[in-house]
Amino acid sequence: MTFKVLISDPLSEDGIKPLREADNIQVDIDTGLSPDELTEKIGEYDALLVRSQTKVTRDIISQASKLKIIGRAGVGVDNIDLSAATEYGVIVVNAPDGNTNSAAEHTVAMLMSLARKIPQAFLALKNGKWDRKTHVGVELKGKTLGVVGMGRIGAEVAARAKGQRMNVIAYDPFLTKERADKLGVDFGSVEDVIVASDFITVHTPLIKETKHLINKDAFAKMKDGVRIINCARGGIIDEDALYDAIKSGKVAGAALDVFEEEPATDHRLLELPEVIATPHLGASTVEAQENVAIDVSHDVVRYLTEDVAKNPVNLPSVPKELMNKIEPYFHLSEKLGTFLTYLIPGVIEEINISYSGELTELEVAPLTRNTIKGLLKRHLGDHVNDVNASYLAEKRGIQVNENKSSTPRGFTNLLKVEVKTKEVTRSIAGTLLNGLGPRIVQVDAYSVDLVPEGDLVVIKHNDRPGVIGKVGSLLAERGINIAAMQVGRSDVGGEAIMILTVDKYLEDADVEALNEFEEIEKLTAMEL
Ligand SMILES: NC(=O)c1ccc[n+]([C@@H]2O[C@H](COP(=O)([O-])OP(=O)(O)OC[C@H]3O[C@@H](n4cnc5c(N)ncnc54)[C@H](O)[C@@H]3O)[C@@H](O)[C@H]2O)c1
Ligand SMILES: O=C(O)[C@H](O)COP(=O)(O)O
Repeated sequence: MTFKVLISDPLSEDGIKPLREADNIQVDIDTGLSPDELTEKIGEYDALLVRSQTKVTRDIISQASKLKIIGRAGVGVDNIDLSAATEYGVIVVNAPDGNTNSAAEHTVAMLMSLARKIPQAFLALKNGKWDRKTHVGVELKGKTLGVVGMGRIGAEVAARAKGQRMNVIAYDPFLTKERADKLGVDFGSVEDVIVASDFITVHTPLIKETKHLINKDAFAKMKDGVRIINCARGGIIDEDALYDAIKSGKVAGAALDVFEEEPATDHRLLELPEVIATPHLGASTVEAQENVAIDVSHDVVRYLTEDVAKNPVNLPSVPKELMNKIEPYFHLSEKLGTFLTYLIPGVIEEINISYSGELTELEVAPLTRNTIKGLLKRHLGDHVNDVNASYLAEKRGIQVNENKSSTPRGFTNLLKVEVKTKEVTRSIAGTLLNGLGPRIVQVDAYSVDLVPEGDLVVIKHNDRPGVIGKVGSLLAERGINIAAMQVGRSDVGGEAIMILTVDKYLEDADVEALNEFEEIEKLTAMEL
């Protein structure tokens, strides 16, 4: 099978080598597509690779019937509709580390250019003006830099600012005193930062909480003559409020690499002499572009061929060590879910998944997602996957509970799934037998030993002599071979269960014929 990958923004040719070198991947590069053109084209592709230009909207994702993965060669994913991607089962991966250094260096370049008015002086000189009066700057040494957002880039900028003998004060919801001490920075609230700083640089993602984080009220609290830098995302700073604050003289200057609307060629902020700007160049170095393209290309290859990704954005990442431990349970967890779908009539209201034995020592969320996938896929179709399984369950109002409990005797690990509808509660449990693989060991109250594979027939019947023989003979008459048989009963002459593994899926006519036997209470044919 060949996977088709579309690259719709300019990426480093060296960086996409992992895609070019993969045997089963065809790479198409088509940059500058309009939204309509991309919507029309996307249906052919298994993967889409973008930077920040391509807006991957819900409309586009909804037309992407084959799309499995969107790779963002960079950090910010605000150009991708993550909810839509999750809903449609499309994993989004980014390259969080590859451009940190370049973005931090660009921020420092902007900080120094802003302080010394280098772009303004250069422009004047280009226009033939030798003007040494207008372009008097300020020193950085001894000034305070406020860093809002001390993640990868914020922390790198802070370290470099200290090299310029600046004091640094930072705010980040995850910045602890210990980490601040280690980084050699002061820390406080956003307000503390904006009140204390001579220069303020923002390094948060653009999310609901950070939209217009630096607004009119914030500018009012700042020092007179403060200077602002935004090399993160347009929209973190309210551009109208910034314009007014510059016009009023509150803000002495601003250095902007990013804008609320890009491209921003015709922006009133660009008319102000106090504003210097670059066209979103923070990550535009040979090194960063190669790094991010390599990282994201590797993830696309990995996901398309092995179903694992290192940097997922809309799915928690599973460390390799954990993956190695839980991978053998994947087959079992999905099959337990699928098995149960055949047993339950009506609408699932609650799913209880309990893990025992060695499973209690592991992070089992990936197995829970996989079990839910097994429970939903038969009815909702193949688009159900690990990315959207939990979302789809939640959307249907299904309550999912995960718990860990002590192991029943005889099993080193046990995974039990119980499903409740308004009418019934059914359960099933399975284990991974050392060297023998997955086994179903319990169906409701009955102990069994069953390989969760192939065509099965589950028969609830009354425990009377001859039933097993009758079923066996009827199937033999119809040319259906029984490969394995499990029987269990509550008590002698009471309710009993028979599970057959057969070589051929039972047709409706076979089921009807078996149902003629009065001892049979319920018969379910299933395909695992
Ligand atoms: N200009 C460019 O070309 C360029 C290049 C790379 C990254 N970026 C942008 O830079 C930003 C930071 O990237 P990063 O790699 O450092 O990300 P990161 O995830 O490592 O850091 C972001 C930090 O922001 C913090 N944060 C979240 N909400 C906050 C809030 N309300 N107040 C303060 N801090 C908050 C987070 O806790 C996190 O520590 C992103 O917006 C990214 O898209 C821009
Ligand atoms: O979030 C990022 O990684 C940067 O904004 C880089 O964006 P770009 O890939 O469009 O340069």
